[in-house]
Amino acid sequence: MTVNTQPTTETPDPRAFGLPLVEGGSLPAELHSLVSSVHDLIDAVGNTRADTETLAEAAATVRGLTDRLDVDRRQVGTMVTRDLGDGTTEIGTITNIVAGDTNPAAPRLALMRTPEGMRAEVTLNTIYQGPPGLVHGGWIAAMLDQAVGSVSSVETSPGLTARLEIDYRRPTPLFTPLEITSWVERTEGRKVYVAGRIRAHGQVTAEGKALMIRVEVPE
Ligand SMILES: CCCCCCCCCCCCCCCC(=O)SCCNC(=O)CCNC(=O)[C@H](O)C(C)(C)COP(=O)(O)OP(=O)(O)OC[C@H]1O[C@@H](n2cnc3c(N)ncnc32)[C@H](O)[C@@H]1OP(=O)(O)O
Repeated sequence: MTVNTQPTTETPDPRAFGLPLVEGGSLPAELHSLVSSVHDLIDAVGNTRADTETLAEAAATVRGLTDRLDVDRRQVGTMVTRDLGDGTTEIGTITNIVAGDTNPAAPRLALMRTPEGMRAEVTLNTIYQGPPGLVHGGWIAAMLDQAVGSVSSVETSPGLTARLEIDYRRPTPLFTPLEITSWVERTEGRKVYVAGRIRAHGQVTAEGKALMIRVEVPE
């Protein structure tokens, strides 16, 4: 249940801090397609048993592509707007490792707003593997950090994680739809106490509790 004891404050405009802000909807379809293709490439590279000639050829091709793309880089800290499915938007870094639109290593956790907080569904492949067939524990923490950070940001105002505690209840499987939920438990001034959960097949595999500290924005 969400119990906010402090009023929601407005999200600061990143441009006031010298950070570029990109409209999520303005990113070209070709960029989304490239990110998705490279995401698949990472998985293919991680699992290939191709012969050495194919590997050498692929390495040269990828190096060539890197040189072509790495000519005009975005500023570090570039932010992007993301639609939360209820008419509201959130702002996050464009290469965020969990949810970034342009990060091919991210599973692009698409958190949506619900009456209780936030919710996402994601299915992970071996890029995120820790134990055989299972999601890496650090990655579980990263997804929960994102989910609780996001709900705290959206329901109060942006902040940083000061403390994150994870209980791993059951192994979290790869290649299985995972449901991730997060909510605000209570707010005390700048301190926002948040929680989240991961479920597979309806069973809780991990739970997290965190303390977010809202960033103070100078007047
Ligand atoms: C510009 C536009 C932006 C838009 C932007 C949108 C972004 C929206 C993204 C959302 C999604 C991101 C999700 C990923 C979230 C991360 O990954 S954040 C990255 C990981 N975290 C960090 O790097 C934080 C590192 N730590 C720090 O920078 C500082 O310790 C903190 C957290 C800012 C706090 O420092 P501080 O502001 O000086 O505050 P401080 O006075 O120390 O503490 C405040 C209160 O919290 C308590 N506290 C602090 N730490 C702790 C602790 N570990 N345990 C217990 N209590 C604590 C203090 O005791 C104090 O309590 P009171 O005395 O007020 O009762």
